[in-house]
Amino acid sequence: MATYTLEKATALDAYVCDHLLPTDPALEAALKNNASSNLDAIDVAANQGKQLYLLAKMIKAKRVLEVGTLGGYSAIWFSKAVGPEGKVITLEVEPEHAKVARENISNAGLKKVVEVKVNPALATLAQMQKEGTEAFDMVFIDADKDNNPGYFTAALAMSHVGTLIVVDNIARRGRLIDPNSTAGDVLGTRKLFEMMGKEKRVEATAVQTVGSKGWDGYAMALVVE
Ligand SMILES: C[S@@+](CC[C@H](N)C(=O)[O-])C[C@H]1O[C@@H](n2cnc3c(N)ncnc32)[C@H](O)[C@@H]1O
Repeated sequence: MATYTLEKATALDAYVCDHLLPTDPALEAALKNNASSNLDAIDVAANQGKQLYLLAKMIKAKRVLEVGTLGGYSAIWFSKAVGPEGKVITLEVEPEHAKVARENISNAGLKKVVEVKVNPALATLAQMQKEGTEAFDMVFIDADKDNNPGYFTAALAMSHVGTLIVVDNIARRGRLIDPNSTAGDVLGTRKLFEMMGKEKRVEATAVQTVGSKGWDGYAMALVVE
């Protein structure tokens, strides 16, 4: 059997994209602007962006909450799913990332659909709950992994039956199950799994992936009560 290498996985991702992802000027312009603004290329891969878009479409999401904006690449995918009458609220701590994201969102003509809120996400989430923000149909958690438990709790609090919660980067390149790890991202993600496993209001699973972004994976939870 062929052995996995990042090079081969990247080539396979390119094959998938060539066949299944038509060119999208807004998304390509966003990635270009991210690179020229020196943002790390830690946005979701294009085929994962399409998967998130499809998931949002499947559940007919009209309101999406994202934790972790970077340059707005995944937020633009979500905006395509919710349509011009929908809403994507995305949370970012770094003003420079938010600035680039707003440029990309504006260039894509999506200023009415996507709102970027700048502050540590836990604080923004607490504020949104205090304000009684309307529930979201889908939540995508993709920020600092140490805070995954707090993000999951807030996501649940702003959910309704049928809300889909997706948490990115759960495999930590296998470190998730390293018994010697005391790293905050690993502990935060393990705590998330404990919470998801015990939480009666959700049905959840996780899938590990390989691809252009290496050994990765995501968890997903459907709110059922
Ligand atoms: C993996 S990137 C997000 C990628 C984006 N979802 C995409 O696919 O285009 C993670 C982002 O989370 C932001 N972040 C990290 N800690 C945060 C916090 N405490 N609150 C809000 N954002 C945070 C980082 O600055 C970074 O821009």
